[in-house]
Amino acid sequence: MHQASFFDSEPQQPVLDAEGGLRYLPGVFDPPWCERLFEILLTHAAWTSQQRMMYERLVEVPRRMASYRLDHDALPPLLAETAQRVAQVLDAPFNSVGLNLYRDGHDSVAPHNDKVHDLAPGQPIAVLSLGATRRMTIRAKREPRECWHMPLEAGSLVVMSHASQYHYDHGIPKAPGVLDPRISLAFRVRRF
Ligand SMILES: O=C(O)CCC(=O)C(=O)O
Ligand SMILES: [Fe+2]
Repeated sequence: MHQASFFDSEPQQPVLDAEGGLRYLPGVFDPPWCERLFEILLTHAAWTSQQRMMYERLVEVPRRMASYRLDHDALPPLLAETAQRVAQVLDAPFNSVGLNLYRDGHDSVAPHNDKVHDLAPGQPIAVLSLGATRRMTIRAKREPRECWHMPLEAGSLVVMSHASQYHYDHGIPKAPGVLDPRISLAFRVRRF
């Protein structure tokens, strides 16, 4: 299995395809912006805990989640501004944001691809990171299952093409040494 790690904060593009593949763009938002947005979301987002069936048992999903349409009236102004900037940087008509709160290194998201059926074909998914740096693991679905581990710094964007969701899984594995929370914001173009 091929492995690659990115320890520096240079832009990276581990996956190439006709729609931009998979890119890591560090430093899109500066630390004060990230800290303000983190505090606002931590305090004011409508965090929910969800449950999933696993091996015939109902288990709690190990993170908190919230989601908003970007035309929602009561969107915190800084979140609306952030969404506009992400849309500008990537030239994509994002209309929804999914928030994830990883309270510490025990929280995670299992390897998955984003559900493509309600997303607009050809439009990217952009994940903004705030708070603690966590590693994203990206793995090809097909043998030899090439794999990348990318530390996602606060203020960075991971941009995944729609097409990449058919061929690669992504996840945030548990990181027991991480004591601080992280919030990610996944901007998407949903076809309603
Ligand atoms: O938190 C992350 O960086 C990834 C989140 C994610 O994969 C999702 O919300 O679908
Ligand atoms: Fe995802």
